[in-house]
Amino acid sequence: LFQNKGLSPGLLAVLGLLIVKAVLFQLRNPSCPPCIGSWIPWFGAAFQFGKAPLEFIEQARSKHGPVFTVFALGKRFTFVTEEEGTEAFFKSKDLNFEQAVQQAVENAVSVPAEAFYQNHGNLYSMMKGKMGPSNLHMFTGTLCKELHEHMAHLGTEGTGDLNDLVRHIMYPAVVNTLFGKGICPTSQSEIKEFEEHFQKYDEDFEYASQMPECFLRNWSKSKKWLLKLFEKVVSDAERTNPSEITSKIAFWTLAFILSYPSIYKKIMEDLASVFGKAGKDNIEVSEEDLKKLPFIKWCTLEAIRLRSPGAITKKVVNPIRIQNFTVPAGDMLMLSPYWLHRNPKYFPDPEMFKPDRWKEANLEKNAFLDSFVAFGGGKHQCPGRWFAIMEIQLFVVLFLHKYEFVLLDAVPKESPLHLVGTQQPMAPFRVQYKCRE
Ligand code: HEM
Repeated sequence: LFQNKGLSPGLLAVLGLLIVKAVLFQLRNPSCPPCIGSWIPWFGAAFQFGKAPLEFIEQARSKHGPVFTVFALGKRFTFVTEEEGTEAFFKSKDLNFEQAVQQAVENAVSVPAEAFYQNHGNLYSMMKGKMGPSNLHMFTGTLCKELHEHMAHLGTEGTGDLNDLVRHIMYPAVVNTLFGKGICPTSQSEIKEFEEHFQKYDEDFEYASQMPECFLRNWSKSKKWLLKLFEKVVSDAERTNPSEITSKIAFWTLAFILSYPSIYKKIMEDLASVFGKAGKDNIEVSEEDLKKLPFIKWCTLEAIRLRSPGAITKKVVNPIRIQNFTVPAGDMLMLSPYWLHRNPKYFPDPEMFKPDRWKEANLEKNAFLDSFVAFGGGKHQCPGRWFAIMEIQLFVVLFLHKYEFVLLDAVPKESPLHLVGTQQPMAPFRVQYKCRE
């Protein structure tokens, strides 16, 4: 087979050895989950997987069952897709979160391993405390003011891609709220440059966090530009890009709301009942006001459910038993919130945008619906989750109160390319907006 491909004898020997190693691995570990690779050693299934990872996961699940391994770029990624795997993913002591993300943090924000392991635990506790539900009121006032200020740049009417409109408002408003004024540039041309770097950084984040920077010149330039800007206040650079992820979810929330007339109508009635007739005046919204608008919160959570991350990861540090399989140490264990949220067993009519399903959740007690894992779970659950939900809810309130919309495109589908972070739209979604009288 190889000779026909005209490969050199040296390369042939290496390839042969790698294949023998892979076969021996499977023979020595008969209880390992089924493994998807290819005849190309090391590279494995990287090509098929990389083409459309989200679709690949679902096809692999229906062909190989609920636990399977994808071998790609010399690494083993074992996916778990049912309850038993989910439970182990969040609770097992044989899995390690820090080891799973350390390399990505180093590639993405240049924090060396030692500093990461030393500071991660403390940083996490600090963020969890500062952004917990009981502290949210400290952000609402500033965020409301910031959102109004940046919304004013849209003027009284115009046309644009909804994703861009949301981003123009949310990026600077959230960065200013979380890190204080002075980080974000203020002139229009500087804001544009800031946004371009931010977008570039985010677009290639998932590739860049997996490979050396020298392959990604533009990404590396944008990363350096951004880090320089942030190092003024962020002594230990964080790996998350909170304003990007929440601005995307805010986009999806609005897109879903605007495309379902009955949902849009109900929201406008709810807004009128709290703030009076919608209009162009800047309303001040408190946390108490947001509590009176649970339906908008349900819409936010439903958008998060439908556009949640393609996969989250843990490193297997000791062999772990899941169903009848033993997942060996060294594997990356992968859980897909995106696909778990599409299992009709947990979410009937899973593809439908149905905010009412959130009626069942005990949100007053800060609990989500069972099997909702968009923010991860267990010890490392996203510490910014309550802030994220509040921020999107607040933005939707202000935006819909101020503007009315005509939709120029159909709601785009999500791209199947993105495994990490929130799903991105496949096409533009243009809207005409106009200030309400
Ligand atoms: C809708 C928006 C968001 C989603 C869907 C989301 C989702 C996630 C997920 C899935 C994780 C990983 C959990 C795990 O692997 O077990 C995570 C971690 C994290 N998130 Fe979020 N997040 C969002 C918004 C935010 C915001 C607004 C902030 C901060 C202001 C934030 C800060 C963090 C941090 C610091 C971590 C790392 C936790 C650690 O190191 O242990 N996130 N998030």
